[in-house]
Amino acid sequence: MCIRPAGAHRGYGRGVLKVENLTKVFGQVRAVDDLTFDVRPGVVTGFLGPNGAGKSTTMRMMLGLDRPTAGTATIDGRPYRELDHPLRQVGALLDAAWIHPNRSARSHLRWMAASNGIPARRVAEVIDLVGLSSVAAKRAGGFSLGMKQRLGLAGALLGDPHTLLFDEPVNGLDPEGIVWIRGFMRHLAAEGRTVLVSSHLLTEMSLTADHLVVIGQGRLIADSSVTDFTSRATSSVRVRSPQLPDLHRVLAEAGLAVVPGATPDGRPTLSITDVSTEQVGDIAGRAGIVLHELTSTSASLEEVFMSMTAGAVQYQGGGPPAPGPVHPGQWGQGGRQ
Ligand SMILES: Nc1ncnc2c1ncn2[C@@H]1O[C@H](COP(=O)(O)OP(=O)(O)OP(=O)(O)O)[C@@H](O)[C@H]1O
Repeated sequence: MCIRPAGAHRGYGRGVLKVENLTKVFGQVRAVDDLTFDVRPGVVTGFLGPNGAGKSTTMRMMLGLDRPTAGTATIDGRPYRELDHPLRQVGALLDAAWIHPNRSARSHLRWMAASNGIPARRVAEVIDLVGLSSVAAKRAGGFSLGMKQRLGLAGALLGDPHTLLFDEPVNGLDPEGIVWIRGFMRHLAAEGRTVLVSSHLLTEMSLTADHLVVIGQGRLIADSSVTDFTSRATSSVRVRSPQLPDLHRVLAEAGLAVVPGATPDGRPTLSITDVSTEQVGDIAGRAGIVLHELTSTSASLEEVFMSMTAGAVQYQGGGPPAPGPVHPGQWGQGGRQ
């Protein structure tokens, strides 16, 4: 699969996406809070965070659709609004639903191409690339979500951009569509393009991305390779206690990231990553807390993610997290589910 148009050879080494102290405030909500990170060409970077963490707002600012309250988002050193040929530099798949329902896939793309000075022959190329040739003349209104995603992707690729942004591209796709889009994004990155893809699903990102930028409540939580991030999943301790809230408090006061959970039969537990059973036992012993279980386990990726995000809540609140079950959707400020 070659995603470049025939005969074209572009310098895909360009396309460094730079976010510096980026902040967006909506009324009382700090949707994006002093974010700084780079997205490099040649790899798929996953932009991960629970619902409401600020991923879409960050991407909208990268694309000049929202104005930052502070800070900058630049592509090759320039904000999106100052790019000479935005569609040739940046392609985005934000919301597949905006396509005009009565237009065919082909006429939709022709219209996009014409209004951006892109030759009409490129339309057939991108239709072919995303596998829509057999339905190119059909009304887009009758397309399944997967087909709309493909059409959105074709639009993002029209200008053969070196930088691509995808906001939750696998949402609502069937398993076949997910595998296809995952492979497609990896291929785009392998061509040297800069690919940023957002998701609230850690498992999905661990299968798609090489690098992860993790945010919670608009703040940066981690900026690391997927391998480093997932290797944290090896050391975790699970505890049960009749004094669980007290135990949660003393562990959090010791600076540990604590995630409430439950055993398969429903008994409440705490999971603590990056710690030994000895450390947890000592802390509990010093506080006079009775333990009913102290087990070394492999934390799931979701637990690592949750413990990191729980840390962001702790940092924001200036104290230990309140004991009690925490679910990813609760971490966002007024986050949507
Ligand atoms: N236009 C807006 N006006 C007010 N608040 C907003 C606006 N856009 C986003 N927010 C709020 O900003 C926060 C971040 O939202 P954002 O959509 O960026 O998060 P997200 O990580 O993309 O989550 P999701 O996956 O649910 O879209 C949320 O609390 C959201 O309610």
